[in-house]
Amino acid sequence: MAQDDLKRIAAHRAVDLVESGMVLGLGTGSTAVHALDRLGELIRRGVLRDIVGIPTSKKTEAHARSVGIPLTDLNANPVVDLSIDGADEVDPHLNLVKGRGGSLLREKMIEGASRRFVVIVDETKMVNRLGGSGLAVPVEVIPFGWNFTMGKLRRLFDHVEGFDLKLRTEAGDEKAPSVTDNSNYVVDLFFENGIRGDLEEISDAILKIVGVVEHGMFLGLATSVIIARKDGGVTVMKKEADGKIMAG
Ligand SMILES: O=C(CO)[C@H](O)[C@H](O)COP(=O)(O)O
Repeated sequence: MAQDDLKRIAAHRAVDLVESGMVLGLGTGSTAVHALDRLGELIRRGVLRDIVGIPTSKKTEAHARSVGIPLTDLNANPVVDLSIDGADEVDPHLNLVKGRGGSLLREKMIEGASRRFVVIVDETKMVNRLGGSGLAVPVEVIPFGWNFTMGKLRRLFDHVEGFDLKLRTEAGDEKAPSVTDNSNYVVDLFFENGIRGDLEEISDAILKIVGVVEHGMFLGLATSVIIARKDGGVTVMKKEADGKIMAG
């Protein structure tokens, strides 16, 4: 099965959890788009009523509008019933790396404000250790003194074998920094051997650097992960009330 079909399967399964009257966090990326399309379809058919969505990016805002999802924001709705979003990596504890699309800050605000945060992925996103797939762990930084901030990040991980970092630039233009919806830059961190050590401590250390706005490690935020497998089946990993992870 093609990867995009798997993304659609996971997304549709997540939308099955949506009920009329809910405030939804609307994710960003190629998997989340399938959820937006499905939501729009169910709203148009009258199956779902009184839904409002909070988009995690300008791209998602535009797409949600185009498929007819009514929108609101976190100021009007500080508690979100359910967020649905993709991820770049998911570890066995349901910790995530997100932000390949550069929307990590709004995603973390909205998904962190959610009673339930359902992650939708195909099985290629599952890793034993965050950072382990070779993809970047993004860090959003303010443009002022970005190279200074990047130097601080470099020093923080200097001792880590196989570590590297790079300012994210626009595709096809190495000189143009990629700019987020919040007018910030992104520094991509690469951990050849995955991130080793206490993730909460590493998260705190990154966030302590002045100039850093947020990073793409989403620790303890996901309440379930819907994984579409290559064989066409679906595995759901859920965090129980006691914090244990169950798969089924
Ligand atoms: O975090 C994200 C955007 O900031 C995306 O959810 C993540 O990059 C996954 O994207 P895709 O579904 O296209 O693989």
